[in-house]
Amino acid sequence: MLRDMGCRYVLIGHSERRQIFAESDAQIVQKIKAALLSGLIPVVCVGETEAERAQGLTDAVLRRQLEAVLPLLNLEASQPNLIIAYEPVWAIGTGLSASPEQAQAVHVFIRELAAAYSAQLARRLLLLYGGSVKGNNAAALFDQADIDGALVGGASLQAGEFIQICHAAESAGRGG
Ligand SMILES: O=C(CO)COP(=O)(O)O
Repeated sequence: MLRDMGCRYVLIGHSERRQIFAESDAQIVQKIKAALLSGLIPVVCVGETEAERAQGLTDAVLRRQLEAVLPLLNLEASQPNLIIAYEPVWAIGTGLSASPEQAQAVHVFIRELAAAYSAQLARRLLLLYGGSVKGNNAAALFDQADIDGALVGGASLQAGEFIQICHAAESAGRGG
């Protein structure tokens, strides 16, 4: 259905689905497989809650979420067949973005996890940051070497904000 409507990408594993609908890693894997079979590019969302970060569990949570997903990388292909979006749950819709350094540190961790499957795919894997990205913080986020783009929620509904984010992405040579 999504393909028929002209969609190319599909969000899978958004924290709202994981939390409100209790979607498990196993269900997320099934959805990713279905999307890939339909020719859609999955944008797989991962991220820790505020409590998990406070308990020092960020890496463990991300490792669990990603170890379910990364085996689905197509190791035969030269380009990754999926995109990962790091969305710390505490930053989504709160106005409190992760700092560029916090986000960069997690993105490096994600890339390292992916490198265990394929160094080449890990280098080419698009890693988006999501969580209160705005016109005034996008440029600093895109300055980080491993932040390849943004998953924008609320700010995408405000034309001026969204244009600023697009300009920041363009200046940083990111796809957006
Ligand atoms: O969850 C998000 C996008 O899926 C992020 O939303 P906000 O940019 O409003 O924090």
